[in-house]
Amino acid sequence: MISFDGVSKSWGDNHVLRSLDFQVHPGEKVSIIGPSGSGKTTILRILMTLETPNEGVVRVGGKTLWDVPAGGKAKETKETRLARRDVGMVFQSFNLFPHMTALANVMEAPIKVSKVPKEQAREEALELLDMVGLREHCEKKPPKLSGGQQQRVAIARALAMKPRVLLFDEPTSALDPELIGDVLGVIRDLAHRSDMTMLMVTHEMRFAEEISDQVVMFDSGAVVEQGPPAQILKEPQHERTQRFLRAVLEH
Ligand SMILES: Nc1ncnc2c1ncn2[C@@H]1O[C@H](COP(=O)(O)OP(=O)(O)OP(=O)(O)O)[C@@H](O)[C@H]1O
Repeated sequence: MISFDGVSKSWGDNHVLRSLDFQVHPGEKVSIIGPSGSGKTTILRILMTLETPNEGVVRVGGKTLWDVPAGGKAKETKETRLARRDVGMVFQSFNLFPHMTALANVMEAPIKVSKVPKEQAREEALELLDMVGLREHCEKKPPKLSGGQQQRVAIARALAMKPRVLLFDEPTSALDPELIGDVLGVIRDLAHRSDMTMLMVTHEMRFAEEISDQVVMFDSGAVVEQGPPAQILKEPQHERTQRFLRAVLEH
């Protein structure tokens, strides 16, 4: 469903991704773990076409999102735009439109981008807000909602575009501890019930263990090791993973 083949990304001398090879199968729930600055967010942003690779091929659902030859430049093609439609993302900092109600935030992209009729978009948005437990708050604007509620609206907004691939970038890292549980609950339900492919950058190791089919340990722009959560989190083979997990657990 997702493949990175020989993908590199640099900013000046900062080589963030180094000829990265990485695959996610359809329907898989994959958690990416690794130290700060290792390039995890960059992977998600390349999938969202918010960043371009310097080299390599990225495919989503069999379509080519990026195909950049060595020394070439990334070009957006028609296929890039088609592949991009299959991808949704939930950001660390919610990124809702503050002047619009929760309902309007969720309806916006289906109406503007997918040209869904307004009444249908409203019905679907209300169903999604119901699913994330916020139907009764649908007329509130983001400043009147808690961080956890805003993040649940952001999840509903991403789902409204019916993505085949949903990306989460540390979705609870901006939340107060008491608000984390509700957001993780919504993501857990999605992971268990939906056949969407889910890729999540997280520091919540217990959660990663609970919902993931695969955990990928990432460092310095490359995969260190990858496997089922029981293997990577309980019996990591690489010294780098062992050191990282020790540091996280001590924290
Ligand atoms: N737009 C940008 N311009 C320049 N450097 C960037 C840009 N975006 C990311 N970087 C650099 O790329 C490196 C990897 O960043 P990235 O956010 O992908 O790491 P990360 O593993 O997600 O880290 P964290 O866990 O702290 O979010 C960092 O050194 C960062 O400073």
